[in-house]
Amino acid sequence: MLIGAVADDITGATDLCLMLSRAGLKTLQVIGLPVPEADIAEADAVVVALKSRTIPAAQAVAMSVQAAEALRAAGARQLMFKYCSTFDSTDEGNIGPVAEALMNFTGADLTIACPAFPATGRTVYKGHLFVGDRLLSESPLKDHPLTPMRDPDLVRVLGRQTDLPVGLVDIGTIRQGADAVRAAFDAARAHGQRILITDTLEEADLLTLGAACADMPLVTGGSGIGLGLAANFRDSAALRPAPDRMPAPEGRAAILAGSCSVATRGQIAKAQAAGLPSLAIDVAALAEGRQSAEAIADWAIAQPADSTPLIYSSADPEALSQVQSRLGREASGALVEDTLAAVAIRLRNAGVTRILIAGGETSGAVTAALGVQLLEIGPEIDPGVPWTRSLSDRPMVLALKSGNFGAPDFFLKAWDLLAPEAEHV
Ligand SMILES: Nc1ncnc2c1ncn2[C@@H]1O[C@H](COP(=O)(O)OP(=O)(O)OP(=O)(O)O)[C@@H](O)[C@H]1O
Ligand SMILES: O=C(O)[C@@H](O)C(=O)CO
Repeated sequence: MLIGAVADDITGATDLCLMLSRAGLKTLQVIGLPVPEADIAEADAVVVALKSRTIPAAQAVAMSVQAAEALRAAGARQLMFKYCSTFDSTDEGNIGPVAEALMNFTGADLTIACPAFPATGRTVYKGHLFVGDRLLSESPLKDHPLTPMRDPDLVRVLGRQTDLPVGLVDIGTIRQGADAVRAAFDAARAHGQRILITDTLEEADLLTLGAACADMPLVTGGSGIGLGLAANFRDSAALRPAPDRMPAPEGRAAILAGSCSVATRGQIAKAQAAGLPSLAIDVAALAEGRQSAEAIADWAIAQPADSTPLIYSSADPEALSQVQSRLGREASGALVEDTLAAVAIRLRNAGVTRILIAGGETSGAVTAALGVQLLEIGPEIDPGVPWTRSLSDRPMVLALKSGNFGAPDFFLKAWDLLAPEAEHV
């Protein structure tokens, strides 16, 4: 195994898997712990998806180290810690504490923190994170319900999460090439710095950084830096072209959306306008027993077999805050997650084999309910979102979409990348 990665959420893990797979590495995604070491031995890259972004830091550290131990035991040559391209975290963590613990685990004296993902508009300049053409602190992430990002200066943000001295490798150095970056690493070491935020404006910068980090035991960042790291293994892996279609078992299709992001709500509107049958989950009705997972699933099963029913709980911020103030944020979220998970089981039992899921928490709940543990990576639907295929006894294809990812026609075009099962070799 060339690269072993620990990711702090499930759709983020899929995002990194896609990056590594596109670079030619045979990549598998493991969902949760324990890591099935025997099943991953043949892969070039393995990404373990945890659900550790917003749990207490001590728990996130313990899970991350456990995953890293398993990856190391399975032979991983280099370890990576994957977090969100928008650096989603709080002053308590978990990026700082987990990075620190994994540095201790690997014996790394220095690592980088490189969240940038230029293909989705996440860039870093002079240590400041931009989302599209806005600073992080002026982007929708400033109002994230769990990890509001109100400081765009990542040296400062990370500095609040760890006692390790944090520094910066700026774009001027990166543009001078990998040797200059390595010299900057040495200078940082001499100043006692341990974690370096890295500027990045475009993919070429990720390749430079990747080359400079070839010998680092641990690299941290978003999926973007996976591109640079994978490129270092050009000579040691039998690189294979990224698949352009994913073989899917015969069966029906469905979409389950639990993300309330602007992107997901736009994708729902586009799908509805195109005529997809859709059903909204009414959280108050669920809480009062006037709506149920069984009835929702039965509605989907009653749709024409060749249609793609869309079930969504996604609501705009005002509707969401009304429900949350009535039922509680955690309770209403859990109710929606449990419902979508129960719907998924019923749909699977009725012959649905192709499911598109929107939202990281939602994807975690649904895959757990379906007992999905290991995913093979298929073609890219949009940056950061591939089709995946569950390697369990009951094969299914799943697309796990981060809330903010995907073009407006995502729910419509994704299906064109699936091929009949017979083509699977
Ligand atoms: N109508 C609703 N009322 C209350 N909670 C909801 C509602 N719809 C969704 N939720 C909850 O909001 C959360 C959405 O989180 P999720 O991670 O699935 O999406 P996201 O945050 O947009 O995606 P990502 O984490 O990939 O950025 C889930 O816990 C979900 O159950
Ligand atoms: O890095 C990203 O933006 C995504 O992979 C993610 O982690 C979203 O939650």
